Order: sequence, then C-alpha cells, then structure tokens
Amino acid sequence: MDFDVLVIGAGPAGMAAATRAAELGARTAVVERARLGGTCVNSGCVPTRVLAKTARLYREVRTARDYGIVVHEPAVDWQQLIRRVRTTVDRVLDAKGYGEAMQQLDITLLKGEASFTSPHEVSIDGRPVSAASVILCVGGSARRLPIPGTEHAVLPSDVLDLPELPDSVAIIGGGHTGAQLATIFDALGSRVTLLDLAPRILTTEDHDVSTAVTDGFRSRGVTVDVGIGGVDGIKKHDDGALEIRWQGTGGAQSARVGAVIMAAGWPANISGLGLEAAGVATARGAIPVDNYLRSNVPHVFVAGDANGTSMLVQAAVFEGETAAENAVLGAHRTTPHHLLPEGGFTDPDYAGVGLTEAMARERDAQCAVVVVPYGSVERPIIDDREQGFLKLVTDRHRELILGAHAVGENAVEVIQAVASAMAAGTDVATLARVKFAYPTYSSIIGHAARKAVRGAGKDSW
Ligand SMILES: NC(=O)c1ccc[n+]([C@@H]2O[C@H](COP(=O)([O-])OP(=O)(O)OC[C@H]3O[C@@H](n4cnc5c(N)ncnc54)[C@H](O)[C@@H]3O)[C@@H](O)[C@H]2O)c1
Repeated sequence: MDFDVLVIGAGPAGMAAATRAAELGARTAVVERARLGGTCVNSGCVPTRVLAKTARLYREVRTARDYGIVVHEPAVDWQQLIRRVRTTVDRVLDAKGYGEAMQQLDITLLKGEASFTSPHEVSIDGRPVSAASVILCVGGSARRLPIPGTEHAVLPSDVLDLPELPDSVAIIGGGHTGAQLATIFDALGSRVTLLDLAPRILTTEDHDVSTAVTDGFRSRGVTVDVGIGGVDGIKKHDDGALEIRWQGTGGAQSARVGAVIMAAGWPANISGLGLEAAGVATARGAIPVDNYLRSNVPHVFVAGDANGTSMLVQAAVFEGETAAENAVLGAHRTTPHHLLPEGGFTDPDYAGVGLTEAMARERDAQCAVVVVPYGSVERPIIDDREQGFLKLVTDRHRELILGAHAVGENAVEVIQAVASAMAAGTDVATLARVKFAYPTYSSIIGHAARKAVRGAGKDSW
C-alpha cells in the first residue's frame, strides 16, 4: 500500500483527519481538487461571516446619529465588499497555515480529482494510489431544484459572483444558509422574500427561536412565506428581471426580483467518486456511517457533511479526528454530537446547544423551562438590543442542563458559554453561583440559572 490513510477532501473534516492520522504515525495523504480549506473557508462560513459583519456595520452606521455621530446616508459599494470578502478568505487561509502544518507532519498533498477503482485503490486524475484506510471528507454542495428556469437562480456559493447588489431577492429555503442570506440582503437594502416548504424557518432550532427570528425578519419588512406548496418556476424577462412563481399559503404567488438564491439543501459530493467500485453504499444523498464513522465498507470512513449526520464545521472537525483515530488505532471512538453548540449570524443572532424544549418534553413532559428576555438585562438595554431571550431547559428537578437556546445580539457567544458549562458537567445550582462580569450579554446565563433554581417557569417571561 502507498499510504496507511488516504483522506479525500481538504476541508475542516479532511484537514482534521489527516492531521490526527499523521500525529498517530500513519503514512498519510490528502487528495484535493480545489483550494485547501473546503467550503467553510472558501465559500461558506468565512465569506458569510464577513457579509454578516457588513450587515451589522450598515445597521450601526444607520443608528450612528442617535449617538451624536454625524454620518451621511450610507450606500453599498458591492465590488469593494466582494474584494473585502476575498481578502479576508486569503488571510484566514494564511493564518491556518495548512501547507506548513502538512509539511511538518509529513502529510502528502495529492492535487486532483479522486475516484475509487477498487476498495483499496483510488485514481487521482488517472494516477493510481492505494491505501489501507480511506477517509472520505468530500463535503456537500447546494442543491439546484429541478424546476423550470432553475438556471436563472444562483447558489449560495455564487452570491459573490452577482455583478451588483440586487434591489430585491427571493431566497428558496429558510435553513441556516437561507436565513443568514436573508439578513445580509435585507440589511444591505434589498427587498427580501424568503420561501420554505416547511411550516417554519430554521426547523432544527427550538420552536421559540424560529418564531423570534421570523418575527424579527417580518418586523423589518422581509416577506417570509412558510409551508408553501412548492416553487413552480423562474422566468427571465427581457429587462433582466426574474419572476419567481410559487404555491404560497394564500394561493399562487409571484414576485419580480433581481436575483433568486437556492438554499434548499446540501447533498454530499458523491458523484464521480466511483463509490460503486469500492462497494460503498449511499442513501438519501449521503454516505451513511455507523457510530464509529465507518461506511458499510469497514476500512472506508466518512467524516463531515458527506455522512449527512451534522453538517457543521464544529462537527466535521470532531468527526475527522475520530475517523482518523478509528482508522489508525481500531474503531472504538464515537463523537459527542449532543454537545455541539451551533447558531447563525442573522439579525438578531440565534443559537442553541443540547435538547430543544420539544425534544426534552418528548422525553419527560415535566422537564423545566425558564426564559429570560434580553430586555430585562442591562447590557442589551445599554446597547439598544433588547430583542431576544435565553431559554434554559433543565430536568424536572432543575439540576441538569439539558439544552439552551437564545435569540439576540451575541446569542452564539452566550450559548457557547452555556455549552462550556454543560461540557464541564456544571449543574444548574453551580451555574447560578457563577459570577458574570457586568454589564455583559453572558450575564443573562446567571439570570436564567437563578430563575431555574427559584422555580420560576417559562410563563414568567
Ligand atoms: N450557521 C450555521 O451553522 C450554518 C450555516 C449554513 C449552513 N449550515 C449547515 O449546512 C447545511 C446546509 O444548510 P442549508 O441551509 O443550505 O440547507 P438545509 O437543508 O438546512 O435547509 C434547506 C431548507 O430548504 C427548504 N426547502 C427544501 N426544498 C425546498 C423547496 N423546493 N422549496 C422551498 N423550500 C425548500 C427546507 O425545508 C429547509 O428548511 C445544514 O446542515 C446546515 O446546518 C450551518
């Protein structure tokens, strides 16, 4: 065999897998057909976060006069914004220093497109390579809906290729991606229509979180149409405007927009991988794995978006490391997915960790839930960011934290702090005694924990 471990894909999962495998002494290679870093750095989280900062800046500039700062009406320079995003991506890639790290660990980088030719052999643009174990970290791609005129829509990764900021945008899909894009375009001044087949946006979040984000969108004039019957098609008019037609809650609807963005799902990048030559099975657009991240072929592991389990960078890194340890040392390790904090940079932000209220009530209807509104805490009042709440879900004895969910400024950082407490096994009474610096957003955690200890309920918002 040429290598002990061959990692296919150099995104967060692949880099974590290769690093861990090499640290454990395995002869390791990584195959990548494009830039190192994967979707997250190059066209996903990093660009989105720069755009989210832009949206925040724009909002702040608009309110600057309230604080006695005289500014002129701001306007967006789309080309400058795109330059800024691209420069930031390059800076993040530099900081990550993938090349140097790979050199230090003696990881071989194989540039090209990988495709299995047998269970242990892969062809990389025609060049054969063999490995004892293969870790597939091939990620996913946005789904293009099979509807008439689909070619007129852009995918989230192509948003930066729009020649100018559209005056209006229709976004199909209100998952994390669609919700974040809705915030960005709304903040920059585009008229936004957000459509989803599901009865609510952000379906994986706590119900109150998705309601609050929806209310926030609608209060700023974003059209949110959920529970739609489907998108019928997109037509391009002679003047370049697009017409999108859908079966809305109130019957057939249409809108004339400058751009349509499809954020309607994220299947794994499995086509062209030659999985049949290795006997690797797929299901519902992903490669299913067991608890040890093994596909149905025991020496082929799958980490990150490609296994369809949890399509988050923070999960991908854990999975990459775990798959590498299992490939090199034997399959004994699993990943603790229940403690993955996640969230999105909408306006207001949202985030969560652990069980949602609905999941907890399904297990025990008597579980306790407390909610503290942002408007009752000093820092959000000082910053004029009173919209939002922190919800703490505990067991019925109010001892164990089962989950935490927040909407509001810095919600992701707030939830991260609760996640650290949960990971350390902190009980509610201990959390209630933690001293939080004043005046901070995270002090809301102390309020919630004390409220839980006092026995107050969700009704006393
Ligand atoms: N901040 C974050 O953590 C973040 C950001 C972006 C993406 N992600 C992850 O990446 C993955 C992909 O995210 P995503 O938002 O692109 O996809 P998604 O699958 O999470 O959401 C897609 C949404 O599109 C809707 N939809 C599907 N078909 C539709 C149709 N024909 N018409 C209207 N609506 C339709 C679905 O109901 C769903 O709400 C997810 O797992 C997500 O968790 C995370």
